[in-house]
Amino acid sequence: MSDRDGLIWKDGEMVPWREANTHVLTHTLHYGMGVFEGVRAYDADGGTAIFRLEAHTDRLFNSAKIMNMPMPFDKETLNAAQRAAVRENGLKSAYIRPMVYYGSEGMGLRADNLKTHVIIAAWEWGAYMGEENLTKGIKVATSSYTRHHPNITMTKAKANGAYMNSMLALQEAIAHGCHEALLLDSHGFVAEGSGENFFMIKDGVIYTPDLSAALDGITRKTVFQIAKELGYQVVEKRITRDEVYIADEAFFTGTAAEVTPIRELDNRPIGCGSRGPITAKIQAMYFDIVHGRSAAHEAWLSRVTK
Ligand SMILES: Cc1[nH+]cc(COP(=O)(O)O)c(CN[C@@H](CCC(=O)O)C(=O)O)c1O
Repeated sequence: MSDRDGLIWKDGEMVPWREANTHVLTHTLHYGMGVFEGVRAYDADGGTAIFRLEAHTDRLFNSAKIMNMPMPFDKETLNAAQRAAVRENGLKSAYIRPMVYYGSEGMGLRADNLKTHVIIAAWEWGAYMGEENLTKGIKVATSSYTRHHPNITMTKAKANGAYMNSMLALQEAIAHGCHEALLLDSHGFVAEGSGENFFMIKDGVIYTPDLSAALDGITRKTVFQIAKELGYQVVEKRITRDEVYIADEAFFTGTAAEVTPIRELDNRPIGCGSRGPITAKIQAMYFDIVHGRSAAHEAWLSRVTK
C-alpha cells in the first residue's frame, strides 16, 4: 500500500503518498489507541459522490470522544479533506480511510504529552468479498472468538485496537475455508461480522441484533430506511446461531461489504443457499442510492467536485 503514486492528506496538507510516513515510536503503533473510518465514494450519476460523508465524520468524532482523543480539526475541514483526497487523486470511485492517531511525542500508557494526528487516504477498492459473492453469497463460520463486551472495548467507537479481535476471527474463518466470521457476544448471541453488521430474514420479517455488542453501522441505518421504503418490518432482537441456520435469508452490511448475502453458516445452507429475494431487493436499492439513481436520497451523497 505504501509504494504508489498519489497524495495523502496528513495533518492539514496533501503530501506525496510515499512521504506519508510516521516514526516507529508512534504511540498508536504500539498501543492501538486510534480511531478510524471506512467511507466509500461512488462513480455516481451526476459525478463522483461520497456516501453519507457527514454520518461517517460524525462517527469519527464520536469515536475520538469515546477514546478521549482531542480532535485537532473540525468536521467541515475533514469533510472537505475527504472530498479532496478523492478529487486530487483523480479517483472516480474510492475507499476512503480517515484515521486519527497519537504520534511519537511520548511512550508509555500515561499518554499525557501526546499529540493527535489525522490522515486521510483514498484508493480504488472494489467489492469487498469479490463481485461474484454479491450474487452467490458467502460462506460464514461462527467464530471461536467472542465479540467485544461493551465494558472491555467500547463497541460504539471504531477503534484501531479493537480490530485485533476482528482479524483473529476473520483469519480463523478463512483457515476453515470460509469468507467471513460471525461473532457472538459475551452471552452467546449473534453480534456481527468481523467488519460488518448482520441481518437475517424469516417469514418476510428482517431481524438484526441490537447494538450492545456491535458497531452502529451506517450501512445498517441505510438498510433500515430501505426496508421501510420497501415495506418490510425490521426487528432488533437477540438472535441465536441456530435461528440463523433455519433462516430464509441472511446478509452482512458495511461500507466495504455493502450488502453481501450469506449463503451458508457453519456448513448449513441458508434458505436457497444463495442470495435471497428480499436481500436482492435491498441490495439493488442500496446500489441505486449510492450510484445517485435515487432522487429521494440525494442528500446522502456528497459530490467531490463541489
Ligand atoms: C466491526 C464492524 N461492524 C460493522 C461495520 C459496518 O459499519 P458501516 O461501514 O458504518 O456500515 C464495520 C465497518 N467496517 C469497515 C472496515 C472494513 C475494513 O476491512 O477495514 C468498512 O466496512 O469500511 C465494522 O468494522
